[in-house]
Amino acid sequence: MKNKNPKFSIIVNLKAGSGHAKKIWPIIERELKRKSFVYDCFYTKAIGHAQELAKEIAYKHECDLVLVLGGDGTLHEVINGLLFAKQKNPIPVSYIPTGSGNDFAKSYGISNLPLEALEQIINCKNTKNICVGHYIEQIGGREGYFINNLGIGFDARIVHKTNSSLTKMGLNKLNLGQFSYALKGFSAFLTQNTFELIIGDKHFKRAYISIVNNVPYIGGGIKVSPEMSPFKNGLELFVVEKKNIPSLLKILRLFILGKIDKSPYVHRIKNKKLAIKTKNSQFIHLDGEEFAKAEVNLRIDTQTYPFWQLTN
Ligand SMILES: Nc1ncnc2c1ncn2[C@@H]1O[C@H](COP(=O)(O)OP(=O)(O)OP(=O)(O)O)[C@@H](O)[C@H]1O
Repeated sequence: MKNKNPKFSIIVNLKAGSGHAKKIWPIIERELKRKSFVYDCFYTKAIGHAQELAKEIAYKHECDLVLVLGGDGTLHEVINGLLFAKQKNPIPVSYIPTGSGNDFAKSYGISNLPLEALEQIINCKNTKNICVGHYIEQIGGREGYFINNLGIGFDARIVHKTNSSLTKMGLNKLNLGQFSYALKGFSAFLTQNTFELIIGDKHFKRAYISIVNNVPYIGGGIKVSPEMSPFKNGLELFVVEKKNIPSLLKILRLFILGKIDKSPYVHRIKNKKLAIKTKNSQFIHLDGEEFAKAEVNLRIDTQTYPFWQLTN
């Protein structure tokens, strides 16, 4: 670190990873004390609280670093809070992944061993800018940022089913979070219908999944956009159409195996700016957090935010 005695503001979601964070935080705190780091710690109390905390930290601007301990959802909220604060000199972010999916950490190259992730922060000497997706939803008038993905249709329905079920917590405790995703995937398959999707001048009449990716992974390590990276300024959108059930099943199999990029039946668009419209109400998620069930008209582009962490 440049500054020998940097001040940390730490945002901790003890609920992340179905309680995994609760086990990891005391280990990190002991290490911070042992190394005599100065820090303030803030515990999240509910959905949306991490965003509020991050905004307040940015407004006060009294620390050198915002350290996030939680999952993708917590990091998503913190980045939103920091970006909405519109700081002149943005406070860099560091991250110790303790969620169930940790897709951002995999994409950035952050160790999944908490003490190693802390070392990546302590040994870092320079900030690295990451690219994040920025959206404006014109019908509901909402705006925000995503670090990993924005999904419409089938996978957002899975998120809805997974997040609203007790199965996720139980299966996460058994380290079977991905199995929970697959289980809910099957149930979403039985209920998801096709929808009309307009992307720029392209019209998809029977869209089934549409995902905008900033990173390669989704759903806890399923590789969907191998060429994406948080260090590249750009997004990749893919659309799966349902022609018939056998072809859809083939595509979904490739999706689950992390080989969807091999399918010639998937439409891909790479760009820094995207315009996406749905013709009817659909489930939508941002970084695995439910956004809405609504008809949407989205304008998407990118922004950057500084990170303070070495990569693996
Ligand atoms: N005190 C709290 N009680 C209940 N929920 C909380 C609390 N603090 C934060 N949350 C919510 O917990 C949810 C899960 O957090 P997060 O996404 O970080 O962990 P995860 O779902 O286990 O990890 P991942 O997204 O990597 O799979 C988020 O929606 C967050 O807003």
